[in-house]
Amino acid sequence: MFRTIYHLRSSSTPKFSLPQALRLFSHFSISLPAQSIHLTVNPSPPFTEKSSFHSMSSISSSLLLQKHQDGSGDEFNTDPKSPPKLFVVQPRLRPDSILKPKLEEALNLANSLEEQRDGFYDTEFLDKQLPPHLVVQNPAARSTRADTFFGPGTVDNVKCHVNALESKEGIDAIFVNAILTGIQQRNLERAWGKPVLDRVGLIIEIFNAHAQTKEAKLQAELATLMYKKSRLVRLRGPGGRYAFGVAGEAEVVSARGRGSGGRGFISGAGETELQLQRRRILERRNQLLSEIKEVRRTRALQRAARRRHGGPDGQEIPTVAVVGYTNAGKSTLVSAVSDSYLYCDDRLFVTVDPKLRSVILPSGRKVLLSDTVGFISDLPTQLVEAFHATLEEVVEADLLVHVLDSSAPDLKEQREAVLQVLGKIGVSEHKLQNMIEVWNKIDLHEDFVGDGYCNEDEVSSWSDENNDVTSNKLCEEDLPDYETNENEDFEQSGKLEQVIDDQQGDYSDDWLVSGDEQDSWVDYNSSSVGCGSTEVQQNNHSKKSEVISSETQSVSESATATHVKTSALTGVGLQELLELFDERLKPQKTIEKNIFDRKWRPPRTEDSRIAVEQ
Ligand SMILES: Nc1nc2c(ncn2[C@@H]2O[C@H](COP(=O)(O)OP(=O)(O)OP(=O)(O)O)[C@@H](O)[C@H]2O)c(=O)[nH]1
Ligand SMILES: [Mg+2]
Repeated sequence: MFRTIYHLRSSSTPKFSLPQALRLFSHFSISLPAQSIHLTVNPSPPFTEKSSFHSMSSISSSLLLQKHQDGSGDEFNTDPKSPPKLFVVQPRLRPDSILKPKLEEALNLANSLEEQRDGFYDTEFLDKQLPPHLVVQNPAARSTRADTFFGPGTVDNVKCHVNALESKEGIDAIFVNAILTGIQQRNLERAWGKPVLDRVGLIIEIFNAHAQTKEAKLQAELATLMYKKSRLVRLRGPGGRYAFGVAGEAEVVSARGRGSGGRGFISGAGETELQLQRRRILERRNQLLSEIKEVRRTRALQRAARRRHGGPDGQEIPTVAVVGYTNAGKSTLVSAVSDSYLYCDDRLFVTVDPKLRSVILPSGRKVLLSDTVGFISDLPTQLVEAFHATLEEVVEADLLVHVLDSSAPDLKEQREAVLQVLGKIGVSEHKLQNMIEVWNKIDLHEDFVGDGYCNEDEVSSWSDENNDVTSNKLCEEDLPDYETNENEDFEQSGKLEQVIDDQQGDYSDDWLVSGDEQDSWVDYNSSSVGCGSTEVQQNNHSKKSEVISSETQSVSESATATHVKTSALTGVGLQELLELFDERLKPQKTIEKNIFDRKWRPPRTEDSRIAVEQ
């Protein structure tokens, strides 16, 4: 059923009567004292469409009000059969070897936004057509437009492509693979006439869509709320009035004025809309936090029970947490070694709900493997904080296993991103040093022989083979060759960009895709080879057969952690991995027992200490 979605904005026409306005507000679950409202509502054509995906309403600023404050009342169709169609806008990165994996990741993220039905996704990920996309000028950090992120030329050009796409098959939203401020998001939505998701927003949406258990759902909602809260902006609308909300879509002026209410029994009366929105978000946040606290308590009790009498003779069962970049093969690995089934897929963030599987090690000892949520570069802090309860399993684990996708072109970055998150969540230095690295997917290496894995020299040589990226160029050779200012740009651009264009002055007319390229882009359904998404799709899907990344060498050189090379799909290296678990867990257990079981004794003298050591 199509429902008209009203886009509230600070425009002056048409004006709704007070009763109409109040009815609308009650529809949005926002209660305001009648005499305090002056509301203008403008049903805006671009936002009167039905989106095919409900949860976008929770993030996209223009659509926020369609979702009730308590998280209920989704306006959109939740049919997993029609996941949202996103148009991907990728700010350009240089060189290609950095741009290519970032774009591939962006396209995979866009395609991963899909809900499950009966525990499965409706479409095969590899059968999915890659979303239409465009590589655009990356605004130099120094001159990044505070208001729209991109320059006006880029904004106009994206709009042209959006219009072209719209007439072809329609799109639901635009995904900008960068971190936008609330104001930038709002302005881009107005300019493009479509909901805009930034990187953080899309990742949070994917978490919401993939969460299955109560715990994961609570945490994903908490992340959404924290994200929303960071997007609340106060804006001066036309005529100097204050606008409210995430994007200032509706203008409400309190009769009591700002700061006059919100206390005691009249709490709420006279609050500005911004205060009201904040208060509602905070109320829901507190409620979620208390529910999550309960989840944490239960988890802690379960952990303690496992420790106390998990084993056959009442010995504790150690836990091994499997961590890594999303899509590295964690779930496949846990399934393979535990001889059980965990959902594995090429989508990103398939695992959002942590799972435990027991494994018998070669020594006969039982351990629990914890498959947990994957990480990503620029992981939103809102997510890390919200998923505290889940990530606690990682912090508390006896041993960490870091699974790396050795075929990833940006392997080094992925490795660093994971180490960063581990540090952020409070994993001890000792555990990081004791961590085992698993270089997974070695079967994708062309030297892979099937019954074994390559030696160290071979791993180093992977890099040279893969240095030639010309076959996968993203048609940017015609693009203007701007000078770069690596360090500054990297620091200031949300760390998404390692090397970005440093074009000073007006970049508004620079369109990163040449005329020919634009043609092939618009015709993204055609099989023409060029800069279009067809080519990227081929690249992406043939990624598995490509040679191993140029980053492998640097990882192998810099890796201090003990590593095992595995193919979770073929089973290579898994026995060695289990033997390593045995080796790592034995001494650790002894040490911990000595520490915790030690009874208090009076301080020893120097002589007695020597005697004990002897
Ligand atoms: N060729 C090859 N593919 C693998 C291997 N291990 C996993 N895969 C594939 O990689 C994709 C991702 O695997 P998952 O196990 O879902 O990865 P994950 O790390 O759990 O990913 P998330 O839960 O989404 O973070 C799947 O399509 C797997 O079939 C491997 O050793 N070799
Ligand atoms: Mg997984």
